[in-house]
Amino acid sequence: MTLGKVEQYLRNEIKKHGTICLPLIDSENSTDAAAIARKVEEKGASAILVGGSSAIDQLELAKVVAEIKSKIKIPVILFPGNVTGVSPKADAILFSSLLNSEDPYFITGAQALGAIAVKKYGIEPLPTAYIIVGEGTAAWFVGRARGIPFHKPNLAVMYSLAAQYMGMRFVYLEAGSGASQNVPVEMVAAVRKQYEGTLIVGGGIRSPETAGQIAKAGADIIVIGTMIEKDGDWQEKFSSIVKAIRAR
Ligand SMILES: CC(C)=CCC/C(C)=C/CC/C(C)=C/CC/C(C)=C/COP(=O)(O)OP(=O)(O)O
Ligand SMILES: O=P(O)(O)OC[C@@H](O)CO
Ligand SMILES: [Mg+2]
Repeated sequence: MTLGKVEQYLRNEIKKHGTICLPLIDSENSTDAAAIARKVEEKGASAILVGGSSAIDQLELAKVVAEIKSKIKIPVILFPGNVTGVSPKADAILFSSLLNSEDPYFITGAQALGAIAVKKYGIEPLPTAYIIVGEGTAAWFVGRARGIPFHKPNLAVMYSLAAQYMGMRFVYLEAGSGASQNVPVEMVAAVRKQYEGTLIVGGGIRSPETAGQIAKAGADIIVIGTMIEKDGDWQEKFSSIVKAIRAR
């Protein structure tokens, strides 16, 4: 099997840097997505994620993707919260199944509905197990997740191994955007020990220290969203995060 261009690129970036950072731009919240994208690219982001758990405006999403793509060289990867998160001009999509949802719509339903458009537009699908940790966030609520308790790393290991055996080459451990508690380092380490694919970790990561610890525990990709959306002076901190995860 030959890997797609973006997946191969991500693997090379991870090989080169140890852990890489993918900033998340919410197509619903971002007033100047292209400018933010340019800044994070300059500061060492390897690709840009675009999406949101309540993103339903597909015209707005298409506009944001096009604007970002016109300003940067790194890939734009969709991070859909529903079928409305599929957009023609993106390079790739986290083609994710929310494994610990109680609603089959988020496990296979949205995927079936979105698949033909992904094929038609030629967007590279990245087969991703999306696993929500904890509760109370927008992704948890919208996705009807039965969140993995923070102090139960083995439950995350069970889902990650199942994901691997089902052929998913990415696992995304998600505490949820703006989460007050990030995915615990112990959980990341436990999953890393067993899961052989690319490990993505996100939600509530705001400091170089935390990002560094999660990288050291074995995350291949760290997602940073809220920090670049809300903090006015995020740029220096973002550079420190990239530096901290590369030094793992
Ligand atoms: C593959 C296709 C077509 C769809 C997948 C659909 C799935 C599995 C959705 C999972 C459930 C879900 C709602 C995920 C949300 C993912 C996401 C983009 C989270 C980002 O969080 P924000 O939406 O930015 O949170 P805030 O609203 O708090 O900013
Ligand atoms: O916004 P934050 O808390 O950085 O989370 C990013 C991402 O994991 C959300 O899906
Ligand atoms: Mg958001």
